Amino acid sequence: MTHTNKQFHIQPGGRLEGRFKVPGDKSVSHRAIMLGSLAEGVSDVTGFLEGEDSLATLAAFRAMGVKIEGPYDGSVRIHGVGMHGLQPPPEPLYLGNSGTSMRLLAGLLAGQTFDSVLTGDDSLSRRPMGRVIDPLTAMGARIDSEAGGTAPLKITGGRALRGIDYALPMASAQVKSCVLLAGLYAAGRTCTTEPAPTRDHTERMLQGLGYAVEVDGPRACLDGGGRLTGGAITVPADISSAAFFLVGASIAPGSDLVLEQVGMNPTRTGVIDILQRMGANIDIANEQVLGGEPVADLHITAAALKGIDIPPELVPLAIDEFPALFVAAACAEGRTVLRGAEELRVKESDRIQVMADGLQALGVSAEPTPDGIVIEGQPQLGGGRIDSHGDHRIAMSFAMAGLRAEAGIVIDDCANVNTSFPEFVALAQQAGLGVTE
Ligand SMILES: O=C(O)C1=C[C@@H](OP(=O)(O)O)[C@@H](O)[C@H](O)C1
Ligand SMILES: C=C(OP(=O)(O)O)C(=O)O
Repeated sequence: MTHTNKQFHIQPGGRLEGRFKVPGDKSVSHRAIMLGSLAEGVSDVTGFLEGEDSLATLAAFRAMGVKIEGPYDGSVRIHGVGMHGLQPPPEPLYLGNSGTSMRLLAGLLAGQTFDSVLTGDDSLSRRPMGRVIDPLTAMGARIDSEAGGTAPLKITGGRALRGIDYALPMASAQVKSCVLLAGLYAAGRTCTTEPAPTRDHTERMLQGLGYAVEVDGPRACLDGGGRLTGGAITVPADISSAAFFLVGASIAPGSDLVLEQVGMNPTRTGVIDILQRMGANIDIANEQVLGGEPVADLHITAAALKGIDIPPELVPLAIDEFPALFVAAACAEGRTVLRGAEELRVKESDRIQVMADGLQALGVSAEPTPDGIVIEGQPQLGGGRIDSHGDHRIAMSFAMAGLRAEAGIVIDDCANVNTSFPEFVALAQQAGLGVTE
């Protein structure tokens, strides 16, 4: 990760046009490396996200002795080592900015015969890891953290794990996945029950590679001691990256944009539901299933958005898209209210506070609450200077705000856009956004 103050300079106005595919899904890319590495035989991944987060996962498995070819233009060939074939990493595994890497790996490594250490950047080192340490400890793992339950995590290998029946205290796919991955190595049955539906890519990919996972509503169960069989893994385009363009094309008059083959897993499509409730014009076409995940082309034209009360049940289904949705709310007529989204405070930044500060800098009335925000929309935004706090989604969201601003916007600390969407600036320019680095 670079620590230079990379800035985005956004010219005011413009519209978005064209037709393209955003890069591969970050969540699915992580899981492809993890499960492909543990499988027997070769897994060929296509559409892999070549962003810093998924590349950190790839590097971690290479460091544990897995032969991985690529990525070459989104293609990765993983020579799986089987459930018990990982080698001790010679050094701590550095996972950069990636919460998904750290929390899923904690579960997977708790079941190995060797010790390991997980480290990350300043942001990742502040994020709560107690949420994975607690259930893993209940399974018999030993994980030492910094006081307060933060990284570095020191994982002691060679522990006999026991299956667990775990009711998640928060709606988190990372915690669910962590427990299920540890469950692969545990004696007996491991079950998770989630308080609200969260992304189910782990369950789907385990099943796709031949591991039985029983899913019944909020409950997912598996028996330890099984095997994975390598195969083809197709990564859909990331709806979380598409979200910036869904919002940009909706708020910029005259926009007309098609995003191809976007992942439409129903646990991820909350952003489309919320935007449509606000009055967005999003047509869904060419629906198909690629590699066990639904995809579709999304056609967006500009619309006069209206503020809404966001239904709480949609929160986990749009969790990473709220920074972009707050920009849509700032450009909508009337008030938008979000509640039940306290998880936003423990992402790469405190996304409620950082978005409220940024919107206020553009002259918008945005009042943070403990678990959400209240935003009053206005016809035009001001220009100004935004601190993204090194959070990729904050940076890309405010870039789109420029489409409705009356003066330029300068966004600080944008290097981490490379964690999830390295092609963002090039694609945004191609679509018509006046952005320079
Ligand atoms: O499982 C995953 O791939 C992810 C789960 C979500 O985190 P939580 O589980 O903390 O909600 C999400 O915010 C993150 O970007 C990716
Ligand atoms: C929260 C995110 O990722 P992670 O938790 O993997 O850092 C994100 O990409 O918005």
